[in-house]
Amino acid sequence: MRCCGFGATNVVEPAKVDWRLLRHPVIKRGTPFLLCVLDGWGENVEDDYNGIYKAQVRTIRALKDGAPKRWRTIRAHGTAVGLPSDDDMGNSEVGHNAMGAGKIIEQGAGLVDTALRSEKLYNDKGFSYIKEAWFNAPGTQHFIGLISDGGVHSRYDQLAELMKGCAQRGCKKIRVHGLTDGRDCAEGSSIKFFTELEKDLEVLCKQGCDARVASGGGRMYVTMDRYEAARNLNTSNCVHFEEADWKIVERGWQAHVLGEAPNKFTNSIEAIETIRKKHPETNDQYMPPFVIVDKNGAPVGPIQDGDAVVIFNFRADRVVELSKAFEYEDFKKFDRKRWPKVKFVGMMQYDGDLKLPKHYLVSPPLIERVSGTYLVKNGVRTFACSETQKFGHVTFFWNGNRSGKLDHNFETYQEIVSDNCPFNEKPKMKAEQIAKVAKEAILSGYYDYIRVNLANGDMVGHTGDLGAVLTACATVDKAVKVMLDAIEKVGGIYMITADHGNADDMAQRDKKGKPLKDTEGNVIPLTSHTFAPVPCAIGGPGLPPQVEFRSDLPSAGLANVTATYMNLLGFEAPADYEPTLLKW
Ligand SMILES: O=C(O)[C@@H](CO)OP(=O)(O)O
Ligand SMILES: [Mn+2]
Ligand SMILES: [Mn+2]
Repeated sequence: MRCCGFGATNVVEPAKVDWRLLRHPVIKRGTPFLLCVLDGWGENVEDDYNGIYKAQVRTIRALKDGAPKRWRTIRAHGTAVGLPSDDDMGNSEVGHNAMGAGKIIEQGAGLVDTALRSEKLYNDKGFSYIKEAWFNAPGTQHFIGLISDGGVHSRYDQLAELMKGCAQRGCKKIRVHGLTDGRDCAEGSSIKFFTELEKDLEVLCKQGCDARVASGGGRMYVTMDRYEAARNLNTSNCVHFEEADWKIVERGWQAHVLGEAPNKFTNSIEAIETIRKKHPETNDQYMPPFVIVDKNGAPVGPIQDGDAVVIFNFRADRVVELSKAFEYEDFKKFDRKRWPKVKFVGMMQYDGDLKLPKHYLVSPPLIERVSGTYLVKNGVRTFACSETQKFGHVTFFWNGNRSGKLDHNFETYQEIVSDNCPFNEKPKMKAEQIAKVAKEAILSGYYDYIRVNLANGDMVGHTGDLGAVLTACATVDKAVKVMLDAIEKVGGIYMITADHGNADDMAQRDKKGKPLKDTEGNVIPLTSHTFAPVPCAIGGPGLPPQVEFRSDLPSAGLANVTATYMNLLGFEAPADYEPTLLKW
């Protein structure tokens, strides 16, 4: 079976690594250890719009109140997780990368910034490849991706810079296929971003480059599906992804490539405004696809043989499927109708194992010597589990963007298949099932290290539905209790932490922190991640009583978690990892 995944891997470890880990002086190796990541669970101001606080999560709350020296917060955004600045909120990719790797790695956003600033991007192979297309008709340069300043999957300023760079280097025709966001930025902000885009395109037109928006749609409904659902991986050495909601990608293909969508308009602002007015039930995340047409009703930018196509998202998970549709000759996920022969590149290589795409503009981050490799090489038996939406987080992202297992003899990966619906409709998601299999793994006595992610705080948080978030958080709390009870039973150790905030603030706010209200007086929901630090709690009967958090690392971040859990597993961490949070 072939290994497949979503993200750039292809990491060659340095030749001479001493993989042996020294034993920890006081924490015993072989004590069952639970590491539970609460996705989208920040420590934030306790008010009516903090879904975690409002949900009264008793078990998780008791970790803080019951053992203050074994509870602290850690930074989960900005430079602490390898993002360009502290104005960047955290996200799953960078958070899980940091926790798995024990180091702060410069991430995609920053690598693209540097490549643009230094102009290295324009001198590299990927750029030369697309440039070849421009000088023979039709030679259109297409850009597909998320239009916002979110900085999680993409950043509009990078696209603007890149389009300018193309025009300066001879590109005469640009078409943008833009996805509306509302998940990494305010719901309804698509108008603002597309207005900026249309203005920038106008400037390019004045400079002699025919530049227009050609199609679009909402990121959760058009193009940006993620994580083809994995089947059970116990017997294989691969994370094997088979099924996803390919309908989402197909809608994107029809709009971007074929120039077909039920909604046709003459510019993107008209498109977004009309769709939002006609379909008040829709929003930026779920906007139906649209195509821009000329005065004869013909699409202005279908993708043709001989064109060049750039996906300008730097984050991999939600563009792997579209990349496959462009790159694979043998492709059966949906009927492409037409498969144009184009020069196709990603902003980065999204999957290093699959070499997908073959051509890319910027090399992805190199994440080597991750904790998981050390641990399997020291005989640690690992069980990793989450539901589809976060399964790649505790495997692929955790392992430094490697899609296969690190060592099939020492690892079991189990995916619980997620529901396929907006998660405020089923806010319990699969937390109970994850807790159940984690409990079994703990009680089995076979595993040293049980690693899970509970998705609810994040996935339900993104819907902006505070009522559903309360159920989501209460469900997470119960699931944590089930796992902690199991740890208690076997005399184990636990660490509960999170990757970034989300459910901890469900209201957009003014500069003073006061919730913003719409014209009808309703609080405007916040659908994005927050900048809050995240909690980190340790404990369990197996933890020697003198072990607690040290106080000399007040601004520690997610990368410090790694040395900490390596200690809790009974080992000293590699010397160059970010320091442990523990004292003993
Ligand atoms: O849904 C996603 O793609 C991101 C937000 O854009 O969330 P997370 O980083 O938690 O996966
Ligand atoms: Mn997350
Ligand atoms: Mn999220």
